[in-house]
Amino acid sequence: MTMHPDLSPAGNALLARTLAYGKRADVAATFAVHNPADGSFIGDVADMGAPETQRAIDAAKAAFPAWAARTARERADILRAWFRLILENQEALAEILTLEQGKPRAEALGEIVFGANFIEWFAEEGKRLYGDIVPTHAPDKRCLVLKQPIGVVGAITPWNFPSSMITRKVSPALAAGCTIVVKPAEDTPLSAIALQLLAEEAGFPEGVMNIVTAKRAEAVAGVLTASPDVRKLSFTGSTRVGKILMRQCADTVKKLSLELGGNSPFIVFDDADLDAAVAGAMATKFRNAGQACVATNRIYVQSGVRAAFVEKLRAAMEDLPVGPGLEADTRIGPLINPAAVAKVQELVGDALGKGAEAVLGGTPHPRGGLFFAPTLLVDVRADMAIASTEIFGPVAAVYGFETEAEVIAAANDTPYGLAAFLWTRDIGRVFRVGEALEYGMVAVNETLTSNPATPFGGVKESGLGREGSRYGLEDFVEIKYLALGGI
Ligand SMILES: NC(=O)c1ccc[n+]([C@@H]2O[C@H](COP(=O)([O-])OP(=O)(O)OC[C@H]3O[C@@H](n4cnc5c(N)ncnc54)[C@H](O)[C@@H]3O)[C@@H](O)[C@H]2O)c1
Ligand SMILES: O=C[C@H](O)CS(=O)(=O)O
Repeated sequence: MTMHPDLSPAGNALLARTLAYGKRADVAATFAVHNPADGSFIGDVADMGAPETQRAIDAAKAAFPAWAARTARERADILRAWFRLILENQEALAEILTLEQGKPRAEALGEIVFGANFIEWFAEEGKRLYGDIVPTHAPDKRCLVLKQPIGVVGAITPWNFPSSMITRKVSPALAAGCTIVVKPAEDTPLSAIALQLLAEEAGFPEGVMNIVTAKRAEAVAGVLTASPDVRKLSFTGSTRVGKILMRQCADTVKKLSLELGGNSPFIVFDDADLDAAVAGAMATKFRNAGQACVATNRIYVQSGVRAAFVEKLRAAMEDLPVGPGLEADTRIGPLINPAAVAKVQELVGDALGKGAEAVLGGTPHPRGGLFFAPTLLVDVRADMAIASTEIFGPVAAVYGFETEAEVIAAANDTPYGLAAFLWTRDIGRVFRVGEALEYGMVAVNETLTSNPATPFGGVKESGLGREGSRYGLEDFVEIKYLALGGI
């Protein structure tokens, strides 16, 4: 394999191992992976379909009894070995992630470590998967509640966080005693393959974790959703696809975890710390070039501070370096594909056509390709498509408001309910607005630094269940009531 000029020796070494590992002697078909920064070819990976998916399910089913029978500590020891290997290879893993997904290398490194921390946390939490002894209702009876692993889990993950969205599912599943089959996104399979390679090195028994790479998702998903051996489906992706999978899982009544789309409001009141709010807007809007489920999508600024906020935000955005993620000073990488660029351009065009004003940007970046210029729109209104669509691009859209009641109604006027951001120093307002917002997560004067110990997830059409926290572990167990008589 030719050495990639932008990768370190360690990055090239791991990429070579990953590409070799990603080819399967028993799978002739392959599909190509490209670098979104310049469209260049990175390598080929196995293009699997229904037969390989069924083989993966069979392997997971065969491995389940022995894996579930291990003690939580034994499972934790293996998970911790995986955690250590990921950290030892974090720089190389980050380079591979940036190469296939495009985000700035520093963000990719942050994602690798963030994702690894779920493994460490759930390795420990698996030891605290307590059941209950219920006070008996009769002297000769005893009531026990057991928590048992669900069994074989199917997982389907997105391209925007191609490493951490896998570890955020795999680690609680395996800590609980489940086994898993993961289908990563076709744009970013290398991060998944690299994780599997390190899992094997860490001592994962055969069949405990199975990666199925495919150019077309439907064939793999069709087998995962139809199989009676797959007892749970954990999906992270768009609400559109989440609904498809929900329907497909109905025939086998699978447990579901759905981490879906968002339309995050970012609300700034007159009493907010404006500099902190602007820094928060920069962090939540431009991470991964805006390609995050919890990315700020609508910025509501109360009238008394709107002009000052817009000027501060414009100044902060003005010199955001746009370029390939492996270039040291890049802050905004490419979008994932041409369709993403077209969608962002269409949303901006619709807003401008209906009266919004572009204070900054508003067009694809002069670099061309998949780069879009950081854009600041003002005078945005609810009747514009950008208000009801997940932008997934580096576009900050600013709306005005006057009162609490008005902004709560506007913020909630969406089928989504993942994350919301609230900037105020009025403690009464924190509770009035925070409790009224219909979202799974509300960050107050904060940028929602998601972490393994807290529940991540949405309400309404942003999903079902939670990832991270003890709630995330409980999503991988079944409750069994053991009723003992004749005592
Ligand atoms: N809530 C969260 O935690 C979270 C995290 C990351 C991304 N997301 C959401 O994911 C979306 C972006 O990711 P994406 O573009 O990869 O989403 P997507 O729904 O297009 O794809 C997600 C995964 O589903 C697969 N897929 C696509 N069509 C399918 C089908 N018909 N049947 C089965 N599988 C199918 C894809 O191959 C991919 O692996 C955004 O909406 C974003 O908000 C949510
Ligand atoms: O895209 C959605 C991810 O879940 C973002 S985060 O890394 O969990 O904040």
